[in-house]
Amino acid sequence: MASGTGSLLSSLIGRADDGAPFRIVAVAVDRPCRAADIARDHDIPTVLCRVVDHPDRAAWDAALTGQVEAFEPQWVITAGFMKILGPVFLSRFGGRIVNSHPALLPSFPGAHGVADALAHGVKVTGTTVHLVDEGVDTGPILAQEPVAIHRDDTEDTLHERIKSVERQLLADVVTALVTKGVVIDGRKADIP
Ligand SMILES: Nc1nc2c(c(=O)[nH]1)N[C@@H](CN(C=O)c1ccc(C(=O)N[C@@H](CCC(=O)O)C(=O)O)cc1)CN2
Ligand SMILES: NCC(=O)N[C@@H]1O[C@H](COP(=O)([O-])[O-])[C@@H](O)[C@H]1O
Repeated sequence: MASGTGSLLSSLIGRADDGAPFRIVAVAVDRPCRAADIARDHDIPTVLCRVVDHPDRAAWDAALTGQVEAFEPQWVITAGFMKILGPVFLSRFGGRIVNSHPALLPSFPGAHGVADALAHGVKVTGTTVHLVDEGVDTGPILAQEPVAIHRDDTEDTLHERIKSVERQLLADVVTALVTKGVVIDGRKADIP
């Protein structure tokens, strides 16, 4: 699932094309975006499910769930998907939704993790891959990598450096998940 420029999606497509043990069955977006164009360029089915096209958020949640479950995914990856998934989606796919966040959670959750880390003045940030739950970036953490912040960093330069790490880490975690699964013990999640 995506909302933006699709570089994380491209990394997953590349890994799959290189023989990784997973296939991208569809891409769902909440807005017209480059990620949807990338999916179409690779003949991957895409669905557009915009909040504004539904009477309320609950209706969008139900519609998105129906559109995604039609593809019967074993895992759902939110790769720059900028909407909070609702209770219907979570009940349908809970435990099988993986998100990549551009900060070292629990620090700087939400839609602006890169800007928030930069504004706070931390010297190190990074990326987190985690399971998605009903909270905002509160699900069990699967993997993290640090990224140093440079004195002259802007949000864009820092975010691009984080993305370069994310693109590899997310693909590595997805590969491990589809082959080994995950063991969850409370807040702890481990890939055996
Ligand atoms: N139930 C959950 N859904 C999602 C999670 C999650 O942890 N739990 N992670 C997000 C991805 N994400 C951070 O990694 C994130 C994306 C967007 C937002 C947010 O506040 N979105 C607003 C709208 C913002 C916009 O449209 O530009 C909203 O949903 O109203 C917070 C965190 C994926 N889904
Ligand atoms: N909180 C969610 C969030 O900020 N997600 C971030 O959006 C970017 C998508 O990049 P892309 O569109 O180039 O794949 C990624 O950095 C991802 O961590």
